[in-house]
Amino acid sequence: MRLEQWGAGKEHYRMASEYPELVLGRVVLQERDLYQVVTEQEDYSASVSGKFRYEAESPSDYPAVGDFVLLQCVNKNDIAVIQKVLPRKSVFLRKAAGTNSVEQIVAANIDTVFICMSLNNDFNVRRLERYLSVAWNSGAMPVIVLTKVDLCDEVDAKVLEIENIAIGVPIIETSVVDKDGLSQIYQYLKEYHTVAFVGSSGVGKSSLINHILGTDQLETGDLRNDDKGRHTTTHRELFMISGKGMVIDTPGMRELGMWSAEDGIDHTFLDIEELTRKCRFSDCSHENETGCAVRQAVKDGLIAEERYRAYMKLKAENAYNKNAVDYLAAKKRKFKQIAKLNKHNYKQ
Ligand SMILES: Nc1nc2c(ncn2[C@@H]2O[C@H](COP(=O)(O)OP(=O)(O)OP(=O)(O)O)[C@@H](O)[C@H]2O)c(=O)[nH]1
Ligand SMILES: [Zn+2]
Repeated sequence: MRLEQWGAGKEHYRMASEYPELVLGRVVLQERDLYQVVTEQEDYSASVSGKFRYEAESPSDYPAVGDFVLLQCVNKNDIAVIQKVLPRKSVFLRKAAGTNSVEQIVAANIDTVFICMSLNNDFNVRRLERYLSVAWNSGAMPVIVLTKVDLCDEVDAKVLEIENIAIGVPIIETSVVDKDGLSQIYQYLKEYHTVAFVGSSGVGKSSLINHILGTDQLETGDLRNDDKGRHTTTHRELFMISGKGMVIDTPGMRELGMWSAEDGIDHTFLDIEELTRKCRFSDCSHENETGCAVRQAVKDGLIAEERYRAYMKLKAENAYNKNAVDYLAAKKRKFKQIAKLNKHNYKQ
């Protein structure tokens, strides 16, 4: 089953079966309004239907790379029409350009997200905290990948620093130069599963992706004199790793700046969140109220001042994004209900 290899599961087939006239597919590339969709039989270029456009309430209703969609196909060479986007297992969001709260989907249905940070210039624990929040919020499972071990003399100290803020998150140390830790990445690659790599420019995401794809499909920072091996396959943003699932690599996934991170706070700042329950006032802002357990812990040196500020900053930003996030949470609940319903039906 070709589409199964692309990650389609029972729930997708079940939902698709309700629309026998439509074809199930997965979006592997988006270029403005045009999508590339793989289906069981063919690959199609596709765009959304007029009805879809009319009914869409927000940019996040539109398809994105990684989405499972239902298509109306006529001829292989005609542009197919996307009629529906199936509920998402996970989503990475970004604020739409020029807006404060309207969010669009960067990529969907990612199972595992590798948060990459190099052990030399890029090392920044506060930034990692933000990435972690985004990951928890997306619904994908985070794995921290520390790159360029070969360029760092104090690996252990840095790993320790990260362990303190990334409670329960696996940490992998890698070097594509010495081929260190690469096999550990493979532990998280599984048939039918989709992974993605995020992190600042130059930390080595493309190098890692090329390694797992076993090719030079992506351009890395190296200058090359020949054109061989580059973009030789059809342009895609969702790649198949032979026998090991798929990887999504879009320009949007490579940036983090404007993503929201509401749910993630609880996980990344588990200890601080725990303390807030001990504040005297239930609506404590943790700024200068008397009886604030968080401020007290900072004063006592139990929580670093810097970490406290990172927590407050994230909280302030998230208050801003709350509407969009609530909307998404409602959608997630809906999907869970549908999934439950399907499970139930399936058993009968
Ligand atoms: N020493 C060392 N250099 C590395 C390692 N991994 C990647 N590099 C180098 O770092 C540079 C950037 O690597 P890329 O893989 O292009 O980084 P990227 O994260 O994909 O960057 P963007 O495409 O800008 O997002 C290249 O010159 C790589 O050769 C490593 O483990 N050790
Ligand atoms: Zn407080």
